Amino acid sequence: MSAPLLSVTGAVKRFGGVQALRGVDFDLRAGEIHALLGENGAGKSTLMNLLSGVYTPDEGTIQIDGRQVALNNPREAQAAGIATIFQELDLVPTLDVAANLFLGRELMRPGGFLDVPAMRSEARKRLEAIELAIDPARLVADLSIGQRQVVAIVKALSYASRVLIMDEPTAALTVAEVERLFDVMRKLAASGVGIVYISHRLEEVPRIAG
Ligand SMILES: Nc1ncnc2c1ncn2[C@@H]1O[C@H](COP(=O)(O)OP(=O)(O)OP(=O)(O)O)[C@@H](O)[C@H]1O
Repeated sequence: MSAPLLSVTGAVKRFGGVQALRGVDFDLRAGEIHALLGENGAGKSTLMNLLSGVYTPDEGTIQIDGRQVALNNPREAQAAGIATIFQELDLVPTLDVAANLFLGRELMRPGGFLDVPAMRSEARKRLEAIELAIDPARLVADLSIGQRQVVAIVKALSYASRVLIMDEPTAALTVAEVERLFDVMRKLAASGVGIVYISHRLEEVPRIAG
């Protein structure tokens, strides 16, 4: 069998006298939705921060496709193909959906002008790829929380990421939005993305993590 997409081995993280992680091991395979469950204080955020390059482990290794990687900062995690959706979504509410998806990587026309039609058309394609009909010209401020979250996912995945880490993604969603999010997660997994789904809602796990 091929190496897991992501492999964490013996991860230890201490904060002064507090041992937040004591030897965490887990593998994530392509197409898998892996739930990380735990009570408040169990160490879920610490593990997520290790995988997103916010903290470095005191001990242990992280491998991508069987190769050890150092994730010294969020940029290195992104370069390694790990995208994280934090609870505070990384979107600018006063900009439209397309502008958010291309923030910092805008498509330009000759003469140094923004190519708004090209960005909107590409944004529409990416949203439709997960069967989400959101008008790319809408302001993020006018979207529901569930729609914003999907925009954040599409944005995160546009960096060629294959590992998606989601921190309590259902916390602020309605029941219908949770269903829609789970559909999106299943579609992404079917396309080969590996998802780490952090939650303390035990009842959700059998519905989404296999
Ligand atoms: N930056 C930090 N400095 C000191 N202690 C910390 C720090 N971050 C986490 N801890 C401690 O490490 C342990 C694990 O915390 P962590 O936030 O990872 O848990 P969690 O499972 O994510 O909980 P929650 O759902 O409440 O965020 C806790 O005892 C916490 O107090």
